[in-house]
Amino acid sequence: MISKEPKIMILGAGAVGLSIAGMLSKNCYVSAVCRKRHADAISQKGLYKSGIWGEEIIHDIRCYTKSDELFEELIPSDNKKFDFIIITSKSSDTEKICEEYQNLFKNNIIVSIQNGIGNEEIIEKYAENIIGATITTNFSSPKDGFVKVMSESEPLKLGIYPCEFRKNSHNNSIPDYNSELEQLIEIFKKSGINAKRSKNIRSAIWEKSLLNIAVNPLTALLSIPVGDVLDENLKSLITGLIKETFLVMSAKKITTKWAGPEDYLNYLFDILIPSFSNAYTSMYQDIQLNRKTEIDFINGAVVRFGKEQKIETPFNSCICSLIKYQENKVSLSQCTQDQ
Ligand SMILES: NC(=O)C1=CN([C@@H]2O[C@H](COP(=O)(O)OP(=O)(O)OC[C@H]3O[C@@H](n4cnc5c(N)ncnc54)[C@H](OP(=O)(O)O)[C@@H]3O)[C@@H](O)[C@H]2O)C=CC1
Ligand SMILES: CC(C)(CO)C(=O)C(=O)O
Repeated sequence: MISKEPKIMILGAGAVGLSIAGMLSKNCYVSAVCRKRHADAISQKGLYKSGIWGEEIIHDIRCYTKSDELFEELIPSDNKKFDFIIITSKSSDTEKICEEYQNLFKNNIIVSIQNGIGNEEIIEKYAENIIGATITTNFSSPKDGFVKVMSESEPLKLGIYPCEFRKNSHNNSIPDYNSELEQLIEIFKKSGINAKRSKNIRSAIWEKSLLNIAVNPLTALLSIPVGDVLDENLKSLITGLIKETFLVMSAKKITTKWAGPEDYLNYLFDILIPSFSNAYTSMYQDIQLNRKTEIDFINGAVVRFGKEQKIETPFNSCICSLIKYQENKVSLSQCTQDQ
């Protein structure tokens, strides 16, 4: 049973997590684990939010920066248990976040609002009840305690992971949390976030990843907005990336709503990319800010599964190597500066 004022914890709150925290704070008791730079700015001036989710300053988000602070506050009162714990860190931080906050996970529902393939499999090692999600909206955080929400082309999709008919490791059907999922969707909608249920969230996650596989590394490597990948040379590269991914998905029996790669590519080039023309992807932002990217969970996942299924993935392997080169170049120059 969800409390009257739902209690939501957001773990790894940056551009996406703080934007969601800001929206949910209208109807929920929201806490967020974020970096100190954001926590300090928010406690001093509030969270500044601009863009298509509205322009406002939000004062009622409780920010924490370390697990011990949080646990100290939670210890005496059982009634502070969260209704939902939402992870919005980069995929490369999911394991660390789970390790750090696993004491909160017992009997809780953990929601992953992240890009990439494999987050839910990591969370599964720490929690039983998982809601997967896809978000096709563009976010950035130009300053500490400041978020900007730009183009949005699809509703936030949420579903019981891996799908409605879950089984445990003994192949027994296990109880679902349908009503909690429905309530979470209502909470999002009431807070102004367009959300809907997905009956097969595992497939939906692959469907969303196709966009990230196609545009994230190219926009990051070439320092361009999403719309620029419609250049004919880049379109042929994207065609290679997507065709390989469909072969891998088909070997893994992941079905999508598209008949095949050509069908998806028409949608990508004619509808999806134009709807994000001026956006800068999360991987572009990572490379610009000298951060590690999520390549291992995006194109890297295609390469890994391709190896398992004995399917060649030269386009995805090449793009991974280029991103790794870029990441290493940055960390090498940081080491030289430190010396
Ligand atoms: N930005 C976008 O437009 C979109 C992003 N997504 C996906 O959503 C997810 C989040 O992306 P985004 O919000 O852009 O990423 P951000 O990097 O802006 O946010 C994640 C935040 O979590 C922080 N963090 C990581 N580990 C911890 C920890 N242990 N304790 C406290 N804070 C921590 C990071 O800090 P630090 O950087 O210092 O490690 C960072 O501030 C990703 O999977 C991304 O691909 C999906 C759709 C669109
Ligand atoms: C949808 C898109 C392209 C929005 O920015 C995204 O998922 C990302 O940047 O990682």
